Amino acid sequence: MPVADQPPKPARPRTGIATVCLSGTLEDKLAAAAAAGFDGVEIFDPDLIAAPWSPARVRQECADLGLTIDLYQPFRDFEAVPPDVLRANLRRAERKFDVMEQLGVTTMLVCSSVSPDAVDDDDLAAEQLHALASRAAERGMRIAYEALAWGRFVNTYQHSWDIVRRADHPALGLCLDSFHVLSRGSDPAGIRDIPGSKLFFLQLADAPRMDMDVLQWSRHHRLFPGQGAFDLTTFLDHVLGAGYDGPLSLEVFNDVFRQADPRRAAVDAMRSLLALRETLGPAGPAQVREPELPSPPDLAGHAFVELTVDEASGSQVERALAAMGFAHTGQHRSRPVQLWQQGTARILVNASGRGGDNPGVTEVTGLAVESADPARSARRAEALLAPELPRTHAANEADLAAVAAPDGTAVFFCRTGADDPASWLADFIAMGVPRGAGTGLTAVDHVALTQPFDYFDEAALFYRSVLGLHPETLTEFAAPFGLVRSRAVTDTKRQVRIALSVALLRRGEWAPGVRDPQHIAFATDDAITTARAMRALGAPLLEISGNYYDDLDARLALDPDLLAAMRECGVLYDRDENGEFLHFYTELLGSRVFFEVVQRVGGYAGYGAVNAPIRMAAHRRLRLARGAQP
Ligand SMILES: O=C(O)c1ccc(O)c(O)c1
Ligand SMILES: [Mg+2]
Repeated sequence: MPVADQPPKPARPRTGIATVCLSGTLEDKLAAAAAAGFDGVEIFDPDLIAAPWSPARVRQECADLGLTIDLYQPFRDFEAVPPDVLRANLRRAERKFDVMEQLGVTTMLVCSSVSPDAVDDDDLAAEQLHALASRAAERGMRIAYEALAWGRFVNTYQHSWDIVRRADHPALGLCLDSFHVLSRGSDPAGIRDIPGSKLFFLQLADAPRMDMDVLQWSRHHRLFPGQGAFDLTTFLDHVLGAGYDGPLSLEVFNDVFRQADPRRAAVDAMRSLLALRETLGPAGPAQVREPELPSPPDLAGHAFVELTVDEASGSQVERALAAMGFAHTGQHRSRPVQLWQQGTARILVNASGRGGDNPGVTEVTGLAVESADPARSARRAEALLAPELPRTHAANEADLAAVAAPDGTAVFFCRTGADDPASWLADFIAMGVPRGAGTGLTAVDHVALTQPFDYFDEAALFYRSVLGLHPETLTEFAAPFGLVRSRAVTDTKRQVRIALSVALLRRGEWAPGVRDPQHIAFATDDAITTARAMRALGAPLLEISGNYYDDLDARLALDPDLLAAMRECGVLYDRDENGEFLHFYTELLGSRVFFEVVQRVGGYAGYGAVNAPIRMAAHRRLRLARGAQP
């Protein structure tokens, strides 16, 4: 078919990022945005002022990087002022138009005034914005007016639209910023009634729900879409539904991102936009509906978890697994890796760890999920910019696709037992040992990974988007060595669960807790019976303080026999409106890993977070008893 006859390929909305999102100087920011694949940038005025490059040079550098400059921002405190202030403001604007001319950018963001000079007069604001837009139009430019959530008189999108409508100038339109709209609880549905041609620019930001001053919230806690609590899918649906056809541009002020490696933050940002575009429902315009990401295949549980140990910790881990009723069923054909199994719970013990001066390393280094289509899972991961790990398999071994999560954990996509390249079990030579009766463990319930402080939000979005999981509620609790935040992600059938946690503040010097602990939780149908069986086999179970059981009794008045059994076995308890949770832990095995056993009764879907401080205190007591330094 001749090219001219082909239906036009619908253009996807372009992607953009404000330079203020990223750490470094303008040079670092632009390089990072381009490397992550953004189409354009918003140049933040202070970033340009501090840059050694002239605006013309910035324009050239952007062009060389393949980036367009979509917005110059912000121009502050312009409207509704006395005549002398207006004169000064117009002069200031003309000088910025000079800069924009050299940059080759045509849209300037004017945010609503916070100035003590401003008065509460919409007609005056409209008249002065009209004057500004006329000056802009003379230079082939336009003004996008944004209501800051803390604007002195104008702080809702409805109010900014009302003024723009009154001003009635073709070079004056709106900039919508999801943070300002959603932080104030405004209903974004009204955006649909604004003509798309008047929506000059769109800035996207998420944020955690917080009850605090909106300016502080905005300047310190914004997040990339999907990392917070805002419903950006609905918001964006309304904006696109109104006919907006400009870029989807991220504007995120965040204390952690401001000091993170900008290349890494830009990839995180791009992943958030790709994942957001995927969530747009069939109501969205046709060009957005076309799938750009391979859909996430169904997951059927954890295939295996890989633990890396060294010479000092290896035998400790093996003894613990044996005493927990696991059987050492396989040995890898070419690598120093053992397979331990009970039910469908499979642990690979990889002896290639190197403790160096600190022997006793234990670390969760791999996480494998059962995917209905491992190849598609890998393609999706790649499309979401997950770093692919080199495949180091021998010719007769499974060719497992793997990507690296932000904390370095390898994520594998498998089809265990299938006649498929993604079946990995055949890589293990059967040990020929009879599988014992076990202790009642049926599967891996969840894997809990403490994240490095700087990567928590990135990791949650990574696991969620790459694996197609859903975020569960965010919990925070006071632990002995600081506040801990925890968020789990899971599939709709709750067969794959990954619990991520992080210290709420970067750890200080007084840091006696285990550094970034990790644990693997196994499921049982009867925690008490399993605990007794493990005890009998000599498993290193964690003892829990008697105070805990006195408090449980006081709070919940549990059946005395059950309480006595829990006290005897070190089993902890939680319940909610859906069901009950009984769980217990092992001691720490090596540097940072321990095991947990959980029994879910009814529809309990949590992780017993209320009991985490008890567990941490018990681990600490044990380490002190063994002579660890504080
Ligand atoms: O925090 C601010 O001042 C600020 C500036 C420009 C914006 O677009 C914005 O949303 C906030
Ligand atoms: Mg904004």
